[in-house]
Amino acid sequence: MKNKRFSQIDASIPTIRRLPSYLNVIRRALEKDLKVISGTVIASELELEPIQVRKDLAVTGIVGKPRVGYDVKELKNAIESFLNWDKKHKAIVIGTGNLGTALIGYHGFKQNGMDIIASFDSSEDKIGKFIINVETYPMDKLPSMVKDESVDIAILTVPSENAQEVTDTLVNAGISAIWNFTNLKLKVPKDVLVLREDLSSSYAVLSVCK
Ligand SMILES: NC(=O)c1ccc[n+]([C@@H]2O[C@H](COP(=O)([O-])OP(=O)(O)OC[C@H]3O[C@@H](n4cnc5c(N)ncnc54)[C@H](O)[C@@H]3O)[C@@H](O)[C@H]2O)c1
Repeated sequence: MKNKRFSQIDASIPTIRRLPSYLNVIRRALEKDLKVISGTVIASELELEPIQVRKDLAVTGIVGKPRVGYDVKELKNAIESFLNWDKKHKAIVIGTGNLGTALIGYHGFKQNGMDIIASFDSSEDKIGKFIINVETYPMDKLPSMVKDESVDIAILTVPSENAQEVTDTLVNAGISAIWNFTNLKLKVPKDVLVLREDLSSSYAVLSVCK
């Protein structure tokens, strides 16, 4: 995986976050054998402003034809290429509890290039077990797996109190990107990218706005 820092990318994070929803609309259009799709149609499906959609799609380098729209296949390829989802990203999951197991079971990641090749846990009961086709290994196997397999992304789903010690192990093994599902702010060197994920922030919006 290219490890560009945010400042080096010619797109805002909100734009990058919206691109997967555009891709879903476009993949559905392809399934229906549509050849072209307009920014307005994408916008209305996602309840966004057409100008926003066109600005977002412009970061992928694709140009739509006025009053016609975008070639659906080209648009799909342009978004996948921009997101680097046309390449394989090797990932590992650390902590095969409720959340780790659910993430391993989600097929959508594979469709978008992420290949979860192994999982790790400190609990003896979990070692050697398979979740779908992903084997759980003991933690002492983690450094060699990261190095030998050139793992791109570590998905961190251990209890928060263990998150920093596991992160230190990952950093020492040479990982460059951590998807942190714990609620701990991890301390990492500058060249390691950490993205924190929190389902509670969506729930908070639901709770306030329902
Ligand atoms: N970001 C979110 O929206 C979100 C949602 C749910 C859970 N979480 C967080 O995800 C984490 C996991 O939640 P869960 O419900 O799956 O917990 P869980 O208890 O079901 O699973 C945790 C797993 O981590 C393993 N583990 C513990 N210490 C370890 C260590 N030092 N090294 C390796 N493995 C270790 C345990 O054996 C267990 O299998 C928690 O930090 C939780 O707060 C975040």
